[in-house]
Formats: sequence, C-alpha cells, structure tokens
Amino acid sequence: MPDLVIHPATKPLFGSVPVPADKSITHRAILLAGIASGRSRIRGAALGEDNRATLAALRAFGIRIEEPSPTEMLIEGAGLLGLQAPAAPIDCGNSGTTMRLLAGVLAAQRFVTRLIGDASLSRRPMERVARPLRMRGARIEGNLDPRRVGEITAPLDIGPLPAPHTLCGIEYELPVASAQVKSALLLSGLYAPEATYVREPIVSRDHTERMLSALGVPLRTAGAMVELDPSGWSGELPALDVEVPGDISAASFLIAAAQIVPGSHVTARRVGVNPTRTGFLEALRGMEGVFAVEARGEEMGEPIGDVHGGAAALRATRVGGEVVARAIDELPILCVLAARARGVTEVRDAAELRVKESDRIAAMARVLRAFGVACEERPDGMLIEGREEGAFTAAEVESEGDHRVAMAAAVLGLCADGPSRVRDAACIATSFPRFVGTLRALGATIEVTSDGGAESGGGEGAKA
Ligand SMILES: O=C(O)C1=C[C@@H](OP(=O)(O)O)[C@@H](O)[C@H](O)C1
Ligand SMILES: C=C(OP(=O)(O)O)C(=O)O
Repeated sequence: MPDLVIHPATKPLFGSVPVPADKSITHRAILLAGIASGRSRIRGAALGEDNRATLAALRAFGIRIEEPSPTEMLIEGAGLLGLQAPAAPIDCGNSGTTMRLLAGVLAAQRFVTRLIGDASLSRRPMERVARPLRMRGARIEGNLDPRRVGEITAPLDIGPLPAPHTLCGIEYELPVASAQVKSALLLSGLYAPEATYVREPIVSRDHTERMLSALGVPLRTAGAMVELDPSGWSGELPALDVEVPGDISAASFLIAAAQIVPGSHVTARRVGVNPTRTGFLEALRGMEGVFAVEARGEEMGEPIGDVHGGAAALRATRVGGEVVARAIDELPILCVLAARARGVTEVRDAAELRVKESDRIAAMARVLRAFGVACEERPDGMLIEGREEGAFTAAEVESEGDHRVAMAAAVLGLCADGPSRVRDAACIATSFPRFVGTLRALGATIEVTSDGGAESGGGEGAKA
C-alpha cells in the first residue's frame, strides 16, 4: 500500500482545477439510469472506486454499460423491473451509499441478492435501512452485530419480495438524518402503489429528490419531509442525459488547503453547490475563511459554481446542529482548519462520524495529536485547540483505510515543520483518485511511495 510524503508548503498554492464528479450524484445517476427505460448518458470526471462499485453492481444485474471515454458512460436502462438475478454476491467495496441505495431497489425484486463489502463496510450499521424496508414488506437479513444490540451488518441478503410482489406504503420518521436511508426508501417507493412519506430530524442531502423530480416522479418536499405519491405516475423513468457537477466534498480539501498555506488562491471549477451540501462553506464563513462562489448554472436541478478560496486568518467556531448534516463528510477537513484557527473550536452533534469508513472522531483526534494539536474527544464530536501561527510537528499517521482522514492529514502536513507521512493512502482513490496530482498542480510537493521508497514522478492519485 503506498504512503504519501507531504512536504511543508514553501510557496502559495495557486491555480484553477477540476474536481471529481460528485460521488453522491453519480451513484444516483448510475442507479436510476439502470432502472430507467432507454439509453442514458452520464458525463463527468473519471470515477472513483465507490462509484465504480455501483457501476459494477449494475453490470452484475445484467445492465449493459459502455464507457466510450474515461469521462462518459452510456447505460442501457432495463426498466424498473428489468434487473436480472446476479450470479454472485455484489461487492459494494468501501461504499455505504452503494449498499444502502441498492437495498432500496433490491427490496422490490423477485430474486435474492447478497450484498457484501470490505472490512470497513462490513462493520457499518445496516439495520437503519433494513428496518423501514422490512416494514414495507421486504425481506432483508444480515449478520447480528455482536458490538451493538439490535444492529445488523453486511453481508445483507435482500429479497425475494414475497407474493403479491408489491411493497406497501410507508410513513417513516428517520431516527437519524441520513440521505442514504431516505434515498433507499424513495427508491423503493418507485415500486410501491401506495405513497412513501419520509421525515428526517434535519434535512440531509437531497440529490435523490432533485433527480427523481427532474425525471417526472411526483415528489413533494416540505422542510425535512418528502412524499412520493405514485398515483397518476406513468411508472416509467425516462433515460437521463446529465453532466455531473464536481464534488464539493472533494473541493473542500483544496479550499481548506488554500486557507492555511499563506498567499494561496485556488479555484475548484464547476462544483455542485446544492445548499444541502454547503455546510462546509458556512462553517468556513464562521471561521472568517476566505472564499467566494461564482454561479455557473444548473444541471438536473443541481446548482453549480466555481468555488474560489484564499489564504485566511481563521478563528475558532462552533459546528453543531443542522449544519452538521450538510457538512458531514467535510468534518475531518474542518478539524484541520480548526487546528490552524485562533481559539478553541467545538464540533458537536456529529456522533454519526463514528460509523463512517472509520470512527472519524477517534481517527481525526489521533491525526491532530500526532501533529502536536491539542484536542479532546467527545462522544459526539471534539474540542480542538487551534494555533494560528507556527508550524505543526511533522508526523507519521495512519489513514485507517479512510479516504477523508488520509486527505485531511495530507493537508495538515502542508503546514508542518518537515516532511510528514500518511500511511496506507491508496484509500484516497475511493473518492478523489487525482488528489495528489491536483495538489501538485496547485504547487504542493507530495511524493507517493511504494515499498518504502519515495517516488516523485507520476502519481495521479495515491494509487501509484
Ligand atoms: O447519500 C449519500 O450519497 C451520502 C450520505 C451520507 O451518509 P449518511 O446517509 O449515512 O448520512 C454521506 O456521509 C455519504 O458520504 C454519502
Ligand atoms: C461516508 C462516505 O461514503 P459512504 O457512506 O458512501 O461510504 C464518504 O464518502 O465520506
């Protein structure tokens, strides 16, 4: 597994760069294209491994997919009930979104599918999606989780849907905000003659709602409530033709790097700026960060903008409440910004971070401490004692197999007093295969090592 060696920045980061296609939107586009009627075209940046897992799953259900270039997919939709029983278990890899969204569609099928994942995904909680799907008549079984009472983990066996082979209506209140669970319920709602109502404690990302609405599915949203009432709907999804916007979660690492490397100015081009995803920018505003969003139109109901970021004198903030759901994947990089801010930053209401690809609260506390940053772990967040000046202590840290932890640590390394090392960094390809190449293009010095030796060339991603 390659490591990254990050050298302290000796000059400003500067430039305008693309970022990977939004991972959440891409999962949805691939999945909906597979069950739509007709040939869909999805364009965007080259796929990360999580999106590849969704693509491979669709192929395993018999969907024909061509990739005429690394940035384009042509998907022959088989219609809502056109998926075929797969010959083997479907490997969702590291991707929670793949597993939980697929569960919604598979709940309605007349065959059984086994969903498996890597070691990290096999530890993540799945009862949250299984329970409401069972309530609407689906069969879902998993392994009982010995660490958590009433919890199940992958492998998941889903289906076949018992006679009369229709899911029933549901009115469901999510105990924890989750776009994955909400999306699974809405996707399963495409197969139910009765209505689907989902209510969340706070609004999570709404890409599924926007995409389904753009495809003519009758959806109504009011605050944190979504209703899909299929009466009067044709029961068919038209093919999609979409250029997926860039991923704000990936862009956040670059915008954050620009804040903390003196003199920097960085632009991430054509980024999705859906308000259910811009919690990072709001938190950054609270830290007196330097950024601007320049509107660049819309795609399938998703607003797009160029995001500019520049070096800033940050101050500590409090991140909690509803903004957490809209910044959930950006909290690791926000912790890095907190380390470079004047005062003590408090992150709370973020217990969900403990059930992501790693326990991101514990993992980030270890990373921060390794760089000499004082922090206190809390059950639902942490306190971080920022230092607006002086280099951090160069460190050697583990990615813990978590792409966002690895990238956050790499950005912190730009402000250290010597070269830092992020071990086991191949996981970055999960969401941002060109992370290293992009940071280098902006002026950072990063090496990708294999077998203990440092390589300075190549390295589009951590996967050298
Ligand atoms: O729906 C999605 O695309 C996602 C939802 C979030 O997970 P939860 O639904 O578990 O909050 C997020 O952390 C994940 O990276 C992607
Ligand atoms: C949590 C993430 O993804 P997933 O849940 O799809 O594994 C993430 O990308 O940070």
